[in-house]
Amino acid sequence: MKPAFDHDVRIVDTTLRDGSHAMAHQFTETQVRDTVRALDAAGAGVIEVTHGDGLGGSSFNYGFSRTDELKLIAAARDEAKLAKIAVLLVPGIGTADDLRRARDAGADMVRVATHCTEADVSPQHFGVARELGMETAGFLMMAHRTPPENLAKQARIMVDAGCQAAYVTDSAGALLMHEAKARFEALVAEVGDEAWVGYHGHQNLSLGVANSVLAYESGVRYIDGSLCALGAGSGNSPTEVLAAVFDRMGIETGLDVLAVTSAAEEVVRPYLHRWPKMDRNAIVQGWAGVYSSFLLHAERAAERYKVPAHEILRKCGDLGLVGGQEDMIIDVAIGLAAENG
Ligand SMILES: C[C@H](O)CC(=O)C(=O)O
Ligand SMILES: [Mn+2]
Repeated sequence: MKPAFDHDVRIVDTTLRDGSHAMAHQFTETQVRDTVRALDAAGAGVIEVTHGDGLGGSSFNYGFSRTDELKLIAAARDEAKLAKIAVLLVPGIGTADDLRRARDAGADMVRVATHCTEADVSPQHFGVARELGMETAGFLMMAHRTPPENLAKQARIMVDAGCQAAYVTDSAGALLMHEAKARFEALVAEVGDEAWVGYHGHQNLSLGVANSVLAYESGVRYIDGSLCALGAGSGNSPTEVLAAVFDRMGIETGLDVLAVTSAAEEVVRPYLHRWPKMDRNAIVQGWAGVYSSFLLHAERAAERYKVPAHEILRKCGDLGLVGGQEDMIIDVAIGLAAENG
């Protein structure tokens, strides 16, 4: 069943989850409390808080968190008066037990994320989430890698398993507008009677906000954003820009435009050590269709093996690497270093 919400569109803010990638997973409890308080006061309906790679992501492969994510989830729950707290779970990284612990810490919603052709690994987690009384959503990641009809079939698998909102997740920020629209329409046609359709964009080709408008016009009603665009690659569609654009369109998000711009400017911006931007590395990610979360891993490998990060990222695109293959970035860098002599 589709969960009810109070506005025309449900903006899900992922500053404290996708933003974790850009922060190299170093969020402090104070930063999380301050950000949740500001977002909640600005009218945010859903705030996602987890390691960037989801529950259980704190590891050698993905990068260790500075603060235990359960502590951050509990802190977020403590600060949010109205907003729901969401967590992300990638099956194989996070487990059903991680989800139970997140629920105990106060999470209201889980977004189960799989590669766009692997929705069949999600049903168990949707089942556990529904037993725990949580709201659910499903992320079909790297959505540019499969045609719209197939993406819709994958959404069907998730919805049949208990997913209440199936997302076109443009992990690489690679979808051009017509490509995004075709995917929105395919999912709305396939599952729109039973579930909401969502869109999660990255700004690598600067299309996150434009695609969000197209998403709304195509019937999508869950749209993701991050304050200051804080997210992997060149970041996500900025929540404060989404609030202003939808307000100009007469579409209610529940967000107060000035309050959300203040949250971005006065709460998040002071703690950023890097503001996500469309530099060469991020543009190559969008252009070559590379998982946005690879950015910092590629930059670290570039430093270590003295190969340009954009070359590493481009090669990752040529090889068709997907999320979970972060360890391959080192192999790619070593290979390029050998080729370059
Ligand atoms: C685990 C990923 O970071 C999920 C996501 O935000 C994306 O694929 O984009
Ligand atoms: Mn993302």
